[in-house]
Amino acid sequence: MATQTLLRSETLREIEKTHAIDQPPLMERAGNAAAKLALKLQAGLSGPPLILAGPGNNGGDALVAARVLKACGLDPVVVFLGHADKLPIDARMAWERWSTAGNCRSDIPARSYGLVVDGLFGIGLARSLTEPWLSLIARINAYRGPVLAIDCPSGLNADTGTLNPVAVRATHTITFISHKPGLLTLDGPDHCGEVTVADIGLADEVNAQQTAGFINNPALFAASLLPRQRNTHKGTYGSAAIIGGAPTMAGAALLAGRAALMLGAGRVFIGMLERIAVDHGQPELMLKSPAEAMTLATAIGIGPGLAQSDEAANLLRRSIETVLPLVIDADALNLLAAHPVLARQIARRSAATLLTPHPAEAARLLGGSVETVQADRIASALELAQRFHACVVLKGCGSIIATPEGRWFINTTGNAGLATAGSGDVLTGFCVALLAQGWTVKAAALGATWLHGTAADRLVDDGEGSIGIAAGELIAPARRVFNRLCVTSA
Ligand SMILES: NC(=O)C1=CN([C@@H]2O[C@H](COP(=O)(O)OP(=O)(O)OC[C@H]3O[C@@H](n4cnc5c(N)ncnc54)[C@H](O)[C@@H]3O)[C@@H](O)[C@H]2O)[C@@H](O)CC1
Ligand SMILES: [K+]
Repeated sequence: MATQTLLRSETLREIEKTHAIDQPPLMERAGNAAAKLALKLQAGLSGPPLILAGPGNNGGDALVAARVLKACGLDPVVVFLGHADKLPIDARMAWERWSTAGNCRSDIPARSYGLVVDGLFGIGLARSLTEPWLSLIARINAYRGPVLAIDCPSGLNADTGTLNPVAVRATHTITFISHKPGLLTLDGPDHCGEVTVADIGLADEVNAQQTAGFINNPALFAASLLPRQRNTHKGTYGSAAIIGGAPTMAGAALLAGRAALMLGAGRVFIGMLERIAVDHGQPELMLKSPAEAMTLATAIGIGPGLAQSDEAANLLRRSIETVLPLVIDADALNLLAAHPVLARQIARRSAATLLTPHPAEAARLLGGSVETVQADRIASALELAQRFHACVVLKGCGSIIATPEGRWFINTTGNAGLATAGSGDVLTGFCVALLAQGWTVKAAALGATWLHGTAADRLVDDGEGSIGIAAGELIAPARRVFNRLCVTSA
């Protein structure tokens, strides 16, 4: 599977500048690519395409597309909502050329349409939308037919996935030069529909970018996907310890333990704060005291059901002091936020650390609000990674994986079925299992997140979600996909 590059608008602008005098102009290429997809989507629909062109270059793309559609025999209705004399130069040219082929309206004529093309705003959206844009977007969103967004749905921030304050809900998006992070995280996926990337001839330029992020996929952790050798034993695959399970929260630790077991850790110890003897549903799990579990481990996950007692804080300190790969989740993250001394210790660890916060936990760690974290999930994840010198999985729609070296990835597997209690505990178990098997922390974060999401997608494919997925159900499909990956990548 090819790894897809993600660029933020600052970098896209630089690329656009470098290619400003290319022939054919980038806007012609973009408009032609949009028209080609629009032709496909319009096929068989009654009513002409409706093309909405805004005041900048995104509107220019739409006007080029309108001209191409007209040349292909369609009769698009074009609504232009800008001032021709204020258009940037390429868009002005597109407006002039369209004006020789057809006319522009300033409001949407009442009639029925086929495809609606959203060319109002792209990466130049600079501030919160007001009227008349809000009403216009509401009208587009009330439309029941296909909607093609040019570059990104208008109102969506293509860098962050935030809404300003609303956005077009497209059924399809064609995005130019490279894929963009805001289309894949937070509110992006709910607004973009099916995304097509048109590189408009700039693929080499995209591949050369140093600041790029990537869409997570198995190619990124392929080196760790190894079929098992026959002459091995349970010690070969490491010993995972899950530390957590305070009174009334035993289930969280057991879920993480089951996930670690089924993703291949050779032995799984659960260091339970609530002393229970056995997991009757999974007797392979070895229930120990937290201290014993830590001593026996080659990789530790701390947090599921840990609570925030003094004992929990003490266990967190001891796990930080080990020289073992360590996953920190849930209440262990809240303890870190509450104990700056522990937080400072993390950054000094010699072994790898992986933090798996959801946005509220990330906000506590950064000393800010959930809104600030979500306003730029990539920046938040990178800041955490740098501050703690740890790998980070910032969970949520389009989980962000960030490394202390400043690399970032967006996970695109998974669905709303993951929004259920225990889902994070299962992810922690997956991470610890891969670390116990010797994966690097970056590979473990990428692999575990990808498998966790893919498991949820498999359940949806089988009609078992996205509504009502129980976290424990993620484990079996993840194991199936993992085994297949390890065999096929051999
Ligand atoms: N520059 C280039 O070389 C290329 C640009 N392309 C297209 O150009 C787009 C970017 O173009 P622009 O930079 O002109 O940006 P946009 O067309 O996205 O929007 C900029 C315009 O919207 C106005 N605006 C911004 N926020 C607003 C708000 N909240 N309320 C009302 N008006 C607002 C600005 O004043 C400006 O007139 C890309 O998304 C892509 O579609 C493509 O054609 C590829 C090449
Ligand atoms: K748009």
